Amino acid sequence: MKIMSILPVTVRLLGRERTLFHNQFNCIFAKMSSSSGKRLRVLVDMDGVIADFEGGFLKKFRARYPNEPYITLEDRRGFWVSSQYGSLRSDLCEKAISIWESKDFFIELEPIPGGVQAVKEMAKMENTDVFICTSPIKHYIHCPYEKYAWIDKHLGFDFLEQIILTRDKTVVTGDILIDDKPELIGVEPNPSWEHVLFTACHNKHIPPSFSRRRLLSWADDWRGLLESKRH
Ligand SMILES: Cc1cn([C@H]2C[C@H](O)[C@@H](COP(=O)(O)O)O2)c(=O)[nH]c1=O
Ligand SMILES: [Mg+2]
Repeated sequence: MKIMSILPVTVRLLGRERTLFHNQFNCIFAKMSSSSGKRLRVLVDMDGVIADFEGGFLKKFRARYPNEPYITLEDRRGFWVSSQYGSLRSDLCEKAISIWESKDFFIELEPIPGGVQAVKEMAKMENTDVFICTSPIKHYIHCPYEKYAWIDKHLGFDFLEQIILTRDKTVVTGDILIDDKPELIGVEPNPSWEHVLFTACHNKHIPPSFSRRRLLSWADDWRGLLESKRH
């Protein structure tokens, strides 16, 4: 329920009558719904979940270093591209990093099939708040700006309200975090969200686990996943 009127509303709060303007009312009402568990807060990772980091990396690495060896997406193992390239040959680690530190790397990433549509759809669902929760690289000259620009380009200007840039996702509260990184660690040992592992080329070999659910792609049943969190 949202109050759109500009007229003040009188409510009984903590045993006292108070007159609230519509924006104060909506703010308090949103907090009440959230604490009573009615609203679902979905955190969606960006790289590897809605933006194709791996595909974009490989294309640009091969274009910039045509004579260097590379790792096909089929052969990718482990979250860190830089580590796998470094173990192929030590200087390739720096060369890999140079790709995502370059201007236009993040803004030119292709959307992962179905991701943008799914996020738009879940944002329209009743009692659902969706945030894009993404970690910027520390070489900050292009990346944070381009992440904002990517969201504006693919999800629209209003979605800029929904961005959370953090290198520690454990401190963010939510019901569910859809993320391709197998290990999400940070200062909070018990994050509030359930981590649902989004399948990517680097994690598809990890055996299934009873304790962690997976979303195989955006063609998988993400609606059912959200519903399962509402009960
Ligand atoms: C593979 C890989 C990634 N990164 C950076 C690139 C992104 O900014 C983050 C991943 O963000 P997410 O929110 O966890 O999707 O990590 C990197 O620095 N080195 C790598 O090898
Ligand atoms: Mg990711």
